[in-house]
Amino acid sequence: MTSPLRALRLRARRSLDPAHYDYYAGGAGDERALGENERAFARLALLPRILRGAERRDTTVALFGDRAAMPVIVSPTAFHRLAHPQGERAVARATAAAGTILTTGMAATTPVAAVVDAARSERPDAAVWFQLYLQPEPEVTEALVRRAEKAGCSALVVTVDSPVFGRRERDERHGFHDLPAGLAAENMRDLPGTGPGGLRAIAMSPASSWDDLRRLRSMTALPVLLKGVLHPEDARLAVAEGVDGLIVSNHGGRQLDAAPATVEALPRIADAVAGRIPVLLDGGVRRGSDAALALALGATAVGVGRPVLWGLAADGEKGVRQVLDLLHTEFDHTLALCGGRSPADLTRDMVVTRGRPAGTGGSPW
Ligand SMILES: Cc1cc2nc3c(=O)[nH]c(=O)nc-3n(C[C@H](O)[C@H](O)[C@H](O)COP(=O)(O)O)c2cc1C
Ligand SMILES: CCCCC(=O)C(=O)O
Repeated sequence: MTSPLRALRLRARRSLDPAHYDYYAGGAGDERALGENERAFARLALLPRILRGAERRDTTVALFGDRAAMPVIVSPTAFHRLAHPQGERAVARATAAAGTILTTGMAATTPVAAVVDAARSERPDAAVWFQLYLQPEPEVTEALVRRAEKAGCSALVVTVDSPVFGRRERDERHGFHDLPAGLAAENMRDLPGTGPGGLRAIAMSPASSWDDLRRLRSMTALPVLLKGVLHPEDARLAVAEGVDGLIVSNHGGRQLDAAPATVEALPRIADAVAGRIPVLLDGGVRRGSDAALALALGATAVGVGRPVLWGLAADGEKGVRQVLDLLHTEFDHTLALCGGRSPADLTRDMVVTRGRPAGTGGSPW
């Protein structure tokens, strides 16, 4: 059986330049983290509860003052105009129409203001978050923050899993290191001291520290999420620092290939945070039931990266809408089958590991 998402990926593969397909699909090193993200979900199972459901479920979640129609949001992915001429605008409209939150990023091929406009043209209260990497020069970081604020973004997502860029062997093989003529990292234009901007203006900052994060937080009143947290001690530090939310992520297996599957890292992070701030997760979510598993293990919401790119490459705005609607329908269906009325009804006691009898001490949770 071919799942609808897999079918879209195969269509996307046919429509994309092979170097661009491999850039989207690939991961670092042997792609262990990439593969494990999906396989780890497949190793988990849900113990449904009975006789306590509702005629209609409420799948909405609240996140930092925004509401999403489902606990599935769009993770930041670079260069959407490689996939489709409408690029980030198409993703913004589809995400707004699906009622959920888009995270656009500093590596977008459409300026953040245009992305927010596209989302709001579809739904006036659509929420867009902005993802950034801390830049070596604080003035550059600050200029990006101002761009996001001015555009109307409602949260900042600081990606902290990329002190250096991952080693992606597919990109090496294709020699894919820059954007084709006509495309640029539009948010990087005309920033202080970065020259004409574009992709090469995006710097990784191996020496950035909690001090730099404090400085960023002092620049803005927007909620700040850290993306790429895997160690429970970092989760504790982040809460102590006053960070507003965490995203458990291994960057879709594109950074540290030795990183664990995100859903396996999640329970310890959730325990460390103990409900004090929302914990999100991304990596390997391909079904509504994957979202349900992550919620049961302590996530407030999950993000999807590649599924959105496959929808975009296969069928533009319509393809992205199809992906998000499918995940919504599947999540609602899973919730109904588990006897849940709302996402809060998915709890850790409902998660077991396949291949081991439940209740025999076999579950790591
Ligand atoms: C092609 C591609 C580009 C990405 N670009 C970014 C980025 O610019 N910033 C970032 O924080 N994460 C980036 N990510 C990581 C995603 O935000 C997310 O963590 C990951 O894709 C989730 O895994 P999934 O693709 O299995 O859903 C990118 C991922 C992909 C596949
Ligand atoms: C400098 C572009 C960053 C894109 C990215 O994060 C990725 O390809 O995973």
